[in-house]
Amino acid sequence: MTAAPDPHPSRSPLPEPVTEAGRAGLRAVLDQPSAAVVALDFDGTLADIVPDPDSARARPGAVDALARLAPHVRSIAVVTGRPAETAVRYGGFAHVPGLEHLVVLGLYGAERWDAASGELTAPPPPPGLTAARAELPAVLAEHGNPPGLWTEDKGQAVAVHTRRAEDPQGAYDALLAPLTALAARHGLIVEPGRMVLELRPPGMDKGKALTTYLDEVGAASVLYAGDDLGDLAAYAAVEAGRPARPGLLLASGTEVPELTVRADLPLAGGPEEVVAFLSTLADTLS
Ligand SMILES: O=P(O)(O)OC[C@H]1O[C@H](O[C@H]2O[C@H](CO)[C@@H](O)[C@H](O)[C@H]2O)[C@H](O)[C@@H](O)[C@@H]1O
Repeated sequence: MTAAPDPHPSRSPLPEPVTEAGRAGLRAVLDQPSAAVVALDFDGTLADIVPDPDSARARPGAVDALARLAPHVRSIAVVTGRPAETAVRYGGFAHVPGLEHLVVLGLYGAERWDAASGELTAPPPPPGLTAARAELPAVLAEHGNPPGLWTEDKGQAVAVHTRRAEDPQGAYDALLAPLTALAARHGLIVEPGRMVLELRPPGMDKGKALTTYLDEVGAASVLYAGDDLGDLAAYAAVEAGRPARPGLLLASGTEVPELTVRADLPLAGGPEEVVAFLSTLADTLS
């Protein structure tokens, strides 16, 4: 891969985006970093995918790279399907020198945590969730209750994970329709992801959350990195904002082709490569 222009040629170069829009996005970030927002998904982007969702943690070096990057850019945001408080804890994002202004937009933007104040804002749980949660065991039982299923209760949403089932893709495929119907009966939607089907309230997505945040901070450019179907809404928001607000779309890993084909810069190495990219970007801007 050829290198993008680097004001410090002795340092390892940034990889060059494969699209013209992405090259324009990277140029805009490098030319005026103080007006750029760096926004990142958590699981699969800053944290490796692991079988047990409760064991996910930010990759070594991720927080350090973000903390070195933060003083040079307008702001850094983590945009995640996790509850914001969970992402803060698993990411180790609280009380980090350099990350005093970090923002975490949790539950696809329904929640927000600000490092500056330590405050969490969260809406009340959606009305249909209690009934959907109560019906869920019967729906799973009706469809064979595949051994190894794990239900993650996020308070405002419930996620059924199939990664640890004997046949993860088979279990996912078998449950997609019944869980979609269950969600619809209670005014919820199904958010599909990497071996996970999540019942959550409608009305918010990572695209709306990202656009609102970019407008709020007056971002002139944006870098967004994600790995999963839930990140497609953020991709669409960045694409819709171009060329007025140049943007660079990074894809972490290769498990979700819907995302990698739209990326300006596919990072097949997943979170390890994302962290290396962020670290090189921080070096380049220093
Ligand atoms: O928006 P994200 O930050 O990417 O969160 C999406 C979901 O991530 C988590 O599940 C995924 O990661 C797990 C840990 O690596 C993995 O076991 C699972 O298969 C993945 O789907 C999380 O548990 C979900 O709540 C998030 O919605």
